[in-house]
Amino acid sequence: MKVLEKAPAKINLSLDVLGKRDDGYHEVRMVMTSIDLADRVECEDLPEDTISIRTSAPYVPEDERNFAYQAAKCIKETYNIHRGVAISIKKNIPVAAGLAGGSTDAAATIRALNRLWNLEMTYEAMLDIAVQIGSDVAFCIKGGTALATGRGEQIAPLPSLPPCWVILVKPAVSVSTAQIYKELDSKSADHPDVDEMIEAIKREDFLGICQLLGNTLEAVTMKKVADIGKIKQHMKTIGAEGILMSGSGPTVFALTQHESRMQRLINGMKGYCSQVFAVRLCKPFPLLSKYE
Ligand SMILES: C[C@](O)(CO)[C@H](O)COP(=O)(O)OP(=O)(O)OC[C@H]1O[C@@H](n2ccc(N)nc2=O)[C@H](O)[C@@H]1O
Ligand SMILES: Nc1ncnc2c1ncn2[C@@H]1O[C@H](COP(=O)(O)OP(=O)(O)OP(=O)(O)O)[C@@H](O)[C@H]1O
Repeated sequence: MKVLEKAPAKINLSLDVLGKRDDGYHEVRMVMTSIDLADRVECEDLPEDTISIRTSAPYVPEDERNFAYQAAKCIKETYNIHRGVAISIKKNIPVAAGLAGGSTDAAATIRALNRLWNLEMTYEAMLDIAVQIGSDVAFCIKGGTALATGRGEQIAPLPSLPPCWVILVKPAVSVSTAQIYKELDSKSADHPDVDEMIEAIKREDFLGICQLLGNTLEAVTMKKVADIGKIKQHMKTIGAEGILMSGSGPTVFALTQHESRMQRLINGMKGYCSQVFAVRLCKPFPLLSKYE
């Protein structure tokens, strides 16, 4: 048997870093939302008790370093499963881009194996696996719009954003999330108003959401990748209601509700960068109503 799961990317609308914790991670408060730029994860039964990984993109590991492999291994061990699986990942999300590409593949693998192996996992059981793989994996289990706290693994759902276009521009460099957190001095950094962002989302106030976009990590990555500042400036000149770097970067996104602006942004930015996308938002997965 074979099951297919869509694996959407995320953007961070508000990302505040409160400080460093004793376990080496940083305490965060962030509002995230899923976007319709997605990988496709296919899981198929194998006759022998092994995990195999194939991806469509170069430079993505096809062994135990792949987050989808780690999710499958963790499920096999937790549920004492002696079956094999072939995982095939069609990558559409740019790699090491601040869009949670690897994390969403791991989350999709958890949802897929739950179906393939009839595990009847609750949402909480999926989160227990997710937190062992990475901080962003928990959000990606359900997706939609949510507040993430702790190291990013504590998820509280929020209402969907008003409909809009998300235009993404990925500079031709990749950054290491660990390195960006390491270089951050959270005391002297800018801190966005996460609570006001939540209120704007609840009011369905699109322009308020755009004005409140903020990311504590942006200044750190911007110092290393000069293109980010140039892309932001160029997008501003073309015109968008809101512009921000996602996660640890270097992808920059713009939000607009006007189709004409979306078209102008795509055309203008394509002359500037090779990886440009315009996508809609993605609704949360309707998870597990059968078991909860
Ligand atoms: C930047 C974000 O993408 C925003 O959503 C996340 O905070 C990062 O989430 P992630 O990529 O899933 O991160 P993980 O794989 O858990 O951690 C990678 C590395 O980033 C650093 N890290 C990550 C999350 C966090 N709250 N504090 C950290 O300091 C740690 O050095 C960690 O070793
Ligand atoms: N399925 C996967 N897809 C992409 N990268 C993966 C995957 N599994 C492991 N990796 C590794 O993870 C690294 C980070 O890639 P990823 O695309 O997840 O970064 P990111 O979008 O910046 O993550 P985040 O936004 O969660 O910080 C890559 O360099 C790659 O070696």
